[in-house]
Amino acid sequence: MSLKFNLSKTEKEFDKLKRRKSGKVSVKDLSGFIKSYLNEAGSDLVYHEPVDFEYEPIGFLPRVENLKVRKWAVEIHSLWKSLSRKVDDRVIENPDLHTILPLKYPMVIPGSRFREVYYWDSYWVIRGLLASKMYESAKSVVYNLISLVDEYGFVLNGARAYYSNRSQPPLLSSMVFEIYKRTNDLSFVKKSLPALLKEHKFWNSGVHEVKIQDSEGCIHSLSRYYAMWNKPRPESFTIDKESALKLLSDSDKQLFYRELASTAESGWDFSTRWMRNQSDLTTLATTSILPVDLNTYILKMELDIATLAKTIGDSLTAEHFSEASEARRTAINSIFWNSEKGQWFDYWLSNNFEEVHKWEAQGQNQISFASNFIPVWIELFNSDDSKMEKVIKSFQSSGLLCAAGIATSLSHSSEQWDFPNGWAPLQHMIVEGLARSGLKEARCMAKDIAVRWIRTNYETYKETGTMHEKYDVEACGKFGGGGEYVPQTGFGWSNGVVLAFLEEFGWPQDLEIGC
Ligand SMILES: OC[C@H]1O[C@H](O[C@H]2O[C@H](CO)[C@@H](O)[C@H](O)[C@H]2O)[C@H](O)[C@@H](O)[C@@H]1O
Repeated sequence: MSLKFNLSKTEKEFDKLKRRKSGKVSVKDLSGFIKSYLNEAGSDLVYHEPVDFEYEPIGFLPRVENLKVRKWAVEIHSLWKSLSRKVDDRVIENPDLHTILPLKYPMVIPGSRFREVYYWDSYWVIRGLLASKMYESAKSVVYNLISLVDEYGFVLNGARAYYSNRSQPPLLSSMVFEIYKRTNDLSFVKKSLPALLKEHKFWNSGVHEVKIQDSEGCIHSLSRYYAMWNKPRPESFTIDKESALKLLSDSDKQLFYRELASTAESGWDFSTRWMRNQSDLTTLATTSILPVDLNTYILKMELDIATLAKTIGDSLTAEHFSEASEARRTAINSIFWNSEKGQWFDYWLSNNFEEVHKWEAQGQNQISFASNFIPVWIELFNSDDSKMEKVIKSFQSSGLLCAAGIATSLSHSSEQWDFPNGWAPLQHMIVEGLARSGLKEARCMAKDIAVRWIRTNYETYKETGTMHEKYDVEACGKFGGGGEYVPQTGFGWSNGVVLAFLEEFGWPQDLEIGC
């Protein structure tokens, strides 16, 4: 909610409210205060008609022949209109009254409670916009994120002042790369490259950088999530305070708050993946983990920067980043890859204080998580047939592949990034990687998972009239749950992934869409 008057006047009026003995304010008085001094939530963004929206653009999903599916795809495509926003002029004129950041370009929000731009969501929003032929809208999303890098040195978790203490999975280079592939717009690449270089530095220096020596004595540099914050997350303040109640000392509470915010930086908030004890959230240890997926995204960032720099004739940068990608590939192979199990495992640091950590076999977390398979997204890995044969076998027996898609984990923790939830971004990266593999078996598997995912999205849409943030993959036609907020609808990345899958695999006339 934004302020109607400046902060000091608002605080003064708040302090004047009548307090009971306990120090509490009555609900009536508090409601009155909110009405008088705060604007309605969401009023700082206004609807925006995308300049490049057409009801059914030329060349839209040419391989979708089935009429039911086509009609549904057109409906999803038209959701871009309802999710398009622009920051209200009043925010630009008076930014101090608002937590929303004064972004200049039109944007696409995920939906429901998420009424601001989110970083990693934007990658799948863009994939959908590209399938919808909305190239200008896709570029606007990137220009906003670049402006955050210019201002803060990194892309924020989301475009709110209270997100300025952390980032999210870094996919800006992937966004630029996909847009360039479709538009060949060199001036767009030239404008974007400096921000990509700056972002690379953010993830490879200071608290995010970790040095680790492998079993053969080679020292590698990898990255971790680490929020610059040790207080409750402002957007979930009371929840975090309650979660911390059982911790006694202030310093333990602060450490826990940092772990909560760092887990939000990972995009997987929350999951047993980051917990020492799977049934106790206060054992979150995200800053002590080298995550497979984060380092895969950074490897992709390095490969993307090398290619993009080359296209604009900057051979020095291209050479530097292709060397950096080679070093990270070696590091991923030696720290995360487990040849016997055919998976890449997160690496748990034995303590958080050493300058150079020493790799130990027991540091690999061998529990099944969808993130153990994210490296297949990268050509460097999916083009290696002998590795992929192992990975496919391992994936098939992992238990993660379910009736309606890939489960996030096998743990029934009631956290939202655990079983039985399946998330659109994870389906997309694994499916796209399998589809690009040279192995026929991997390509068939990719299509099979995409069909399951599209069906469950369709069936749930028909049932509830909306697209969901996450789905329950145990059975077709169920949306997901768990976690600290009620399930959200709208929904940016789910729409993007359905459109991207339909673009890649099509949908023949005679293939049944229902569950
Ligand atoms: O408000 C609680 C948390 O909500 C966000 O996280 C979830 O939604 C995001 C938007 O779709 C998504 O990017 C993230 O992966 C989800 O877990 C937010 O990103 C968190 O920082 C926030 O604390």
